[in-house]
Amino acid sequence: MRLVVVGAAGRMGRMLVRAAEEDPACRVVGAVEQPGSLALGEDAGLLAGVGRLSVPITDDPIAAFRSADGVIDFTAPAATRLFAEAAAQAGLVHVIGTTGLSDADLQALRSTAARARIVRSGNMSLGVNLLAGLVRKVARTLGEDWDVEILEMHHRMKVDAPSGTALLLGEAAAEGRGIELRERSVRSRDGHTGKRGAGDIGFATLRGGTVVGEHSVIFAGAGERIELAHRAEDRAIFARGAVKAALWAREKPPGFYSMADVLGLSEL
Ligand SMILES: NC(=O)C1=CN([C@@H]2O[C@H](COP(=O)(O)OP(=O)(O)OC[C@H]3O[C@@H](n4cnc5c(N)ncnc54)[C@H](OP(=O)(O)O)[C@@H]3O)[C@@H](O)[C@H]2O)C=CC1
Ligand SMILES: O=C(O)C1=N[C@H](C(=O)O)C[C@H](O)C1
Repeated sequence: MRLVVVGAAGRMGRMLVRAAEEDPACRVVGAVEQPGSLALGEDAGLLAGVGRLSVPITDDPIAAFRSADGVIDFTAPAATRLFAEAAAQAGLVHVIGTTGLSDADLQALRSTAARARIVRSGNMSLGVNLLAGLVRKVARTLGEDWDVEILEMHHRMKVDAPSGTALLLGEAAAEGRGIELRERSVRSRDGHTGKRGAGDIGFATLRGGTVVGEHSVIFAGAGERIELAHRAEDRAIFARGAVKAALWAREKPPGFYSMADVLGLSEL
């Protein structure tokens, strides 16, 4: 499968170039950064540490998409919306790892997916998607007297909060309880907040150092507590998941797919 990596000079972009090149079924044929990037003209393979690929980083996605089958996109929300339209017009599979997407962004992506194959997930790792299934089950089993709190920690360079993974886990807990996350989520607490609302799903965010990504879902009952956790140790887990998603979606009709669909975990 011929792949373009957008945001190819970023932390994830470099991992994605490496993961795609390490998969015998894939080949990186394009690498994109935005105009003004210091990485323009550099070889994507050299930058990713996999040797020269003769794929110079360009700021012209339309040209890069012309000779590709799929695009992998871990960039920023505004960029992802533009890439979604361009990928749909070029008939490419679009794998989206970008987080911090607003409801309007997600709505726009869903409508593009009526005519394009899009796989989107706040976390492309097997471990987190399995964890989400477990969270859904535990939330379904326990009543509202078990308070759900989601704690996450990431590196100091992360720009969005709560993380896409924390929101994915929150959605799983809400689905398990049969409620809408948007109506029950508490994203921050400060000052005289009053008591915790029964049935709320709370989020807490830590940022610092070089932490790749850590998430805990805490079910706090009267006199006991259950904690389900995932610790990412290497960004390669996200990159390998994204490449797997691209290959999977190649055989699918247009639709807005999740990583749980790719991994066969949707029924969990
Ligand atoms: N779903 C998942 O499994 C995972 C998701 N992520 C998410 O992926 C995203 C990227 O993370 P990370 O790699 O750490 O961030 P980085 O900032 O290191 O990388 C993002 C890259 O995208 C580039 N970019 C931004 N806008 C454009 C544009 N219009 N055209 C081309 N390139 C563009 C940036 O360039 P510039 O520096 O010039 O802005 C940068 O090189 C985040 O949203 C993060 O949360 C991360 C890990 C796993
Ligand atoms: O920005 C990151 O680094 C990560 N972002 C994703 C998120 O927002 O959950 C996934 C992973 O935890 C790393």
